[in-house]
Amino acid sequence: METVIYKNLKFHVWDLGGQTSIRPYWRCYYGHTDAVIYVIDSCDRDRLGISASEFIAMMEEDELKNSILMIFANKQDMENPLTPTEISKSLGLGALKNRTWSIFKTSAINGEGLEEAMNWLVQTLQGGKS
Ligand SMILES: Nc1nc2c(ncn2[C@@H]2O[C@H](COP(=O)(O)OP(=O)(O)OP(=O)(O)O)[C@@H](O)[C@H]2O)c(=O)[nH]1
Repeated sequence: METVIYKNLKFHVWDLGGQTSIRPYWRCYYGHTDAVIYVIDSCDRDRLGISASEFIAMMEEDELKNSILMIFANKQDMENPLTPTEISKSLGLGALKNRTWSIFKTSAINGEGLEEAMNWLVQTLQGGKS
C-alpha cells in the first residue's frame, strides 16, 4: 500500500499481485474502492484470455460496481504490443454498462501514458468527465 498525492488528491494505492494463488485475495480489497487500475501486459498474447476472464469476473463484484476503471495497455515500449483496441475487444469494454472507464497506452519503463491516465482519473473523480 502506498499513499500518493497528485493534484491535491490523496490516493491510497494497493498493488495486488497477479499470480494465480494470490487472485482469491483480491476481493479483500474491493470495499470502498474509488478506482481500479487493471494493468495488462500488452506483449503477453498467450495470457490475454485469462486476464480478460479475471477482469470480467471482477466487474461482476458488487463492491466494485461504482468504481471507476482504468485499463493500462502496459509495456508499450516493447516490440509489437497489443493495441488498446485489441485489448478492449478482449475485455469486452464496449459492452460494459453504467461504468466509467478508459484505456491508456502505458509503459512503466519510460512513463508513457501515466500522466495522461492520472489526469483523467483526477478529472473523473472530480466529476468532470464520464
Ligand atoms: N519493457 C517493460 N517491462 C515492464 C513494464 N512494466 C513492467 N515491466 C517488467 O515486467 C516484469 C514484471 O513486472 P512487475 O511490476 O513485477 O509485474 P507485476 O504485475 O506487479 O507482478 P505481480 O505483482 O507478481 O503480479 C518486470 O521485469 C518489469 O521490469 C513496461 O512497461 N515495459
